[in-house]
Amino acid sequence: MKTILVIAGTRPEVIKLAPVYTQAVKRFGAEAVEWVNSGQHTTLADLALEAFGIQPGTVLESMTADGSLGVLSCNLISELDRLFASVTPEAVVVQGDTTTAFAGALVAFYHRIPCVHVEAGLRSFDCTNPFPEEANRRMISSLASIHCAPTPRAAENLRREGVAEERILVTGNTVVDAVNHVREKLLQAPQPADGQRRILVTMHRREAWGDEMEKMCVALRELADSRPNVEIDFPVHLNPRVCEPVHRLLGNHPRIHLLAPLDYLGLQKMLSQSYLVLTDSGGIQEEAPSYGVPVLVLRRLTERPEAVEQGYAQVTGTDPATLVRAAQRLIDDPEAYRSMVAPANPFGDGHAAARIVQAMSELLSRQSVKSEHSSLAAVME
Ligand SMILES: CC(=O)N[C@@H]1[C@@H](OP(=O)(O)OP(=O)(O)OC[C@H]2O[C@@H](n3ccc(=O)[nH]c3=O)[C@H](O)[C@@H]2O)O[C@H](CO)[C@@H](O)[C@@H]1O
Repeated sequence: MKTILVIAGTRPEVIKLAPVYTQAVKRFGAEAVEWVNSGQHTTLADLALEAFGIQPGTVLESMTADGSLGVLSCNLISELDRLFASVTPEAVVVQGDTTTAFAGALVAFYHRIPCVHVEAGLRSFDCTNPFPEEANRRMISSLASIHCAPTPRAAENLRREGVAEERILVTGNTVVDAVNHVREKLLQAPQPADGQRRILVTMHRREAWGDEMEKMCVALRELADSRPNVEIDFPVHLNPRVCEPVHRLLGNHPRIHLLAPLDYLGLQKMLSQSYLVLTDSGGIQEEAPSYGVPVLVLRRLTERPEAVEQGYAQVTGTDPATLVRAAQRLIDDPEAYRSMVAPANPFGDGHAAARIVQAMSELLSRQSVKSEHSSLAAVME
């Protein structure tokens, strides 16, 4: 019997749950832990699975041709319902804020199976931004049994919403564990050519699709034109809403390199060798401080404020002029740049997965004591 199902469907979920899965297999044995690929994203999630050598035990058919969130949710709920009924796991693990994570937590609740929520408690306090993630996060927090908050601030958000103290655990973010896992495989960073500034850019957020994304592209072109020592590396997300404007507006610039999405190791290598990152990615905001690379966040707000508060990241919003000025300042002013180089990662210490698996182990033993008294539901109250 599989005791624990680890459920993931998107690239960032795979990256952030890989360390938890690996630790859980070490602790409980491979036969007790199963990786469930929800099928929410296919190509990008598969690339990440390969990077960590994970072979899913179950692959669900959930994706919709038109990307409708409603249909995706329905598909996931019915597929997970069938799976939980046949496997009867003792616990399920979900991560973050995707439709996969929400459906996993909801169906676990229906089946009265405890749900461990990894990266719990992030809040932007605006349900439309990020959409639909902020709402998913809040709904998962109402359903989960254990809330693994990456930082003290995330734990505080949960307390304020009335989550019981004994269900909250500050673990650090597992993204730092994942970075540490590949770090030694990265080749020594080559010295950049004299004065050259390599800038990594990623941009894919749903809220920016359309006009906002086009303006950001124009700003990137302006930045490259204004500083001849700048080389921009831009792995472009596969979504046509991203791919099309990016290629149309930036496709023919000699110092803007539009790339296919990189595998995880390739992205980490590029990040570690960059001077600066411009991104709307949640995961890259969290990874960059591990390499001491300053971040400009291409969003109006971030639910990951720790690096901003400590001065290693700056939210530039989506105003193109502000973005260009902020980047130029870091390119031209060594003092301003040095002040944004993180000495340590504020999101975690690389031991998050071990803490999460310890909590799972305690949950399972509490559960087996309770089931002797015939009430599994008690751990779910
Ligand atoms: C609102 C928000 O912030 N939501 C987040 C967002 O996640 P994100 O923004 O972190 O997503 P991405 O940027 O796609 O992934 C990042 C990871 O991918 C690696 N990477 C990147 C480019 C590449 O070419 N090769 C790679 O390997 C990179 O190193 C990093 O680890 O959406 C998810 C739902 O989809 C949410 O759950 C998650 O909260």
